[in-house]
Amino acid sequence: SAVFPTQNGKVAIVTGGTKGIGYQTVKHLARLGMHVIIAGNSESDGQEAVRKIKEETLTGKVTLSQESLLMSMCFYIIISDLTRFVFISSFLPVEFLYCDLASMKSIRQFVQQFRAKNCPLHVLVNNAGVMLVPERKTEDGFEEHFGLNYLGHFLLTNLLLDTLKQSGTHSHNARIITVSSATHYVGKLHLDDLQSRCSYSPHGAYAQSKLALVLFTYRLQHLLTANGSHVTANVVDPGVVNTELYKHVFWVVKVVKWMTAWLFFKTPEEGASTTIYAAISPEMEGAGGCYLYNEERTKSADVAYDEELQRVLWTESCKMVGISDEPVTLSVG
Ligand SMILES: NC(=O)c1ccc[n+]([C@@H]2O[C@H](COP(=O)([O-])OP(=O)(O)OC[C@H]3O[C@@H](n4cnc5c(N)ncnc54)[C@H](O)[C@@H]3O)[C@@H](O)[C@H]2O)c1
Repeated sequence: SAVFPTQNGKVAIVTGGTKGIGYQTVKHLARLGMHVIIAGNSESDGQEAVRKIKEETLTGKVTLSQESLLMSMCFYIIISDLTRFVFISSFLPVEFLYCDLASMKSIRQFVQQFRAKNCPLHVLVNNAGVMLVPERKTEDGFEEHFGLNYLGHFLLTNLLLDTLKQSGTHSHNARIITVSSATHYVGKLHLDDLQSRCSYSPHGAYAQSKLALVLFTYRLQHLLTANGSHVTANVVDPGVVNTELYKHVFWVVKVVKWMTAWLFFKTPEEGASTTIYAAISPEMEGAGGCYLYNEERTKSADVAYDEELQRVLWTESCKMVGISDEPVTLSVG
């Protein structure tokens, strides 16, 4: 995988960083020196992820030290690896902060807690998601895919926008990366029934939420550019990745997945590569409004480029989450 510059002094938030693609994203960014805040809805999973990242980072270094020991028997290397060992275990900058994306109240509390830290924000990764869940509602009464995958991230991003604007500079834009899916290509946005009340299909609801995220990213980039902000917004498709996201699929599919994963599925680490690329690669500096797959820009569904649809969805979303339609356009970054 690509080698990226160190990220000391930078701060990132990764939603759903406790498992799968998000976990690997957090691990990679933290190893490059970024201070990463995992936003998740399970305190125990969060603490476990933090512990594991520290441990795995440590193990990697110890293995290296054993190899070095065998190869050179050099005292200096032992000392320097030991120092690194102690340094990594105590200072690896990863932490967990509770945020249930299925609750607008929880998102607002998370942002308050984050703001209380008085730290900048250089990278926001909107990664968390659920797929093919049975028909059910979030705390605020939204259909779960739409409410959690899309509206949750819509609100979170808007509430963090001022901090992102203050943290980005002309040569180092703050970056918003949103994880969508190839499923968005078959998605339909039902403006008259965004909550799938007339007819519910788990596939349809998931695809709609992922299409909404693409429309959101393009509109957001449009507003950021109009505002002259040093913030970019891009959307990524991680590919087909072997994670727990598939826990709600039909059991036959689970069996087929189990048998063929090694052949057809990316590992979570591979699945995280495009997110990481969008978050820190020098090539993506200043580039916004892109749809990325396999670390390359590609075209999203045609309907996602419909500016009127982007605008209407944005306005409707502001009403649904209870924010003014103006924060992006009015405050200067
Ligand atoms: N796995 C794939 O093949 C695939 C393909 C395309 C897109 N994606 C997208 O990638 C993203 C990551 O998925 P993954 O495959 O790593 O799945 P995963 O199930 O391993 O991870 C999902 C993460 O979201 C978190 N999450 C779920 N509900 C939450 C809530 N209410 N509040 C906060 N966090 C919550 C989970 O705790 C977990 O950390 C998702 O947006 C998914 O739609 C995955």
